[in-house]
Formats: sequence, structure tokens, C-alpha cells
Amino acid sequence: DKLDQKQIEEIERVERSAILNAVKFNILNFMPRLTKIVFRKRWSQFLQLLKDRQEVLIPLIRARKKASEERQSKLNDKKDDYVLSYVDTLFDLQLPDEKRNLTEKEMVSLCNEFLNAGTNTTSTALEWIMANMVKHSHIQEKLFREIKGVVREGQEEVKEEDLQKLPYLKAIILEGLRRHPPAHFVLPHAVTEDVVLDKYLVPKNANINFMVADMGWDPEVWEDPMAFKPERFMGSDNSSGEVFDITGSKEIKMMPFGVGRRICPGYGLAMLHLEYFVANLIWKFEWKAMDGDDVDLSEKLQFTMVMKNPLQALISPRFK
Ligand code: HEM
Repeated sequence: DKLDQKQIEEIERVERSAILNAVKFNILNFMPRLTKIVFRKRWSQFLQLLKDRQEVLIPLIRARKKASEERQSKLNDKKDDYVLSYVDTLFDLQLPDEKRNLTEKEMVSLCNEFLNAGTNTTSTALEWIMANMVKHSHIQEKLFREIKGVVREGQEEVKEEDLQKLPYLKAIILEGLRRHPPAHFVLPHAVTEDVVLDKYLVPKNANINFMVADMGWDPEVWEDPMAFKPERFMGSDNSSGEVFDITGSKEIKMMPFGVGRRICPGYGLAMLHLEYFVANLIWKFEWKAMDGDDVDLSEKLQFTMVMKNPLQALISPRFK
């Protein structure tokens, strides 16, 4: 909140270029000694990007550290309006094995992870869901009617507390995450000891990952998996009748946020954001395809799996 527009644009510039180059730089994770020679130019672009990012974020981290120290020295019994930020939680963190605090560069790396993991994923999911609202006008209409049944006449905004009364909205978000998970894989994991799984040996330290998208499209688990049908998450179509457990604590039918110990720590916030934004975008506007054009759902791998042709739609206010 306290940054000016120029600072925000600078952060956006360095974060955005990291995202746009993520796929290109991926190869540098493998055999750095070799790739430092073979991909010399790519390495120097990557190092420049890190430097740029550090130049933008380190002054902000230092300013925050100063503010938090000043506050500590003045602290008395009175409560103030200080809101603990993510970076505040990093200052006193001790690495248990090395018994040291984080370096500034490590903090930059973590802030970068948090900023990108918390924005790009949600905005990608939102675009896919809205694309499906444009493509399937009957689903959009059904959602609008559901909201109308809950939100009072003349109420400008769908409020956070209204969201829990909108099961069809929730079903649309879940279906969006199943059909178009922003991350087709989770972050790389590794096993800490040799494990035998289904007769296959997974050796200690081996890198493993999970095919998130394919799990959500498995025809043995999901009927007509490539169709966008929110109803599959509603009462009669959902045999247990329970709210779908996105954390996969009992069974894993899809895992757009990963599952277990390393599940996305932001999944609650992400679900809230998606429900809130989709509800309000549909409550306030009617969304239609351009000139009767169909919506192209082709994918492109960026940092997340984005729409190859970004969504274009005609939107008109519902209330004038
Ligand atoms: C629709 C939105 C989102 C999706 C689909 C998503 C998905 C994921 C996935 C698949 C992972 C990897 C899990 C694993 O390695 O097993 C992950 C990790 C992570 N997510 Fe999210 N995420 C979303 C939103 C958010 C938000 C809003 C935040 C923060 C406010 C966030 C912060 C993180 C962080 C920090 C990690 C790394 C955790 C770690 O290293 O263990 N994500 N997310």
C-alpha cells in the first residue's frame, strides 16, 4: 500500500521478465558446469535479471527492516496499526543447520517466489475461468441467477460473506482448476531415502514430480473429462454430496495446489480471490464472445500454462 506507482511498476518489470523467461532459463538448472559454456549468453541474461531484481527489491527490504527496528525500539503498551508483512517474517528466521539468518539475496529470492506464486497463478486461473464463462453462456447465466438469489437488489458488490452461499460459483472455480490448472506440474520434489513404489525403485535424492493436469483429465476418474461441467461438483452429480476436498486429504482426484506437506500455502487465499473476482465480474457485467467468435482454448506454457490467445470479450454493464 505504501509504495508509489513508479516503485510498483519497477517491481512489475523485474517480476514479469522473470516469468516471461522462466521456460528459457529452465535448462540452466541442469549441469550448470556444462551449460555455463554451452549457453553462455543465456547465463549472462539470467545473471543480469537477478541483479536487476536485487536492485529493485533490496532497497525495499532494507527500508522495511529499518521500519521494523524503529518500531521495536519505540514499542510500548499501546497497540499500533502495524501489519506484519511477509518480509518481516524473514528477518529473524534462523536456518537450523547452518545457524545463521538469511542473506538479503536469499530474501529477494523468497519474496520473488511469493510475489509470482501468489499473483500469476491466480490471474491465469481467473482468465481461464472467464474464458469458459464467455464460451458457455448458459453457465454464466446460471451463475448470475444464483448470485441474484443471494445478493440484495441494488447491492453494488458481492461481498466476501455472500460467497459461502454460492455453491455453483464454487463448482465453477473447482471445474476451472481441474480443466485448466495453472501449474501442470508441482514444484520439483525429491525423496529423502530409497523408496519402492509399485515395484519401481525411486532412488534417494531423485527428482520427482506429478502430472497435475493429466490427473484432472483422467477418463477413469472423471466422466467426459475435457468438457467444462461445473455440475460434476454439485449435489446429485457428486456422489458423496460433500464439498469437494481440494487438499486431497482422503483421496486425490485432482491436485491443482499440490497435496500434503508441501501443498500451496496460499490455496485458501487463491480460492477466496477466485470466488470473489468471478462473482463480481459476472454480477456487474455480461460477458459475450467477440462477433460470435468461438473462444480459443489453446494453451501456451509461460511460467504457468496460459491462454495462447489471451481472452477477448465484449463486456457490458448489467445495471446502468
Ligand atoms: C490459483 C492459484 C494458485 C495455484 C493453482 C497454486 C498452485 C501451487 C502449486 C501447484 C504449488 C506447488 C506445490 C508442490 O510443490 O507440491 C504451489 C506452491 C506455492 N504457492 Fe501456490 N498456487 C496458487 C496461489 C497462490 C497464492 C495466492 C500464494 C500466496 C499468497 C501462493 C504461494 C505459494 C508458495 C509460496 C509456494 C511454494 C511453497 C513451497 O515451496 O513449499 N500460491 N502453488
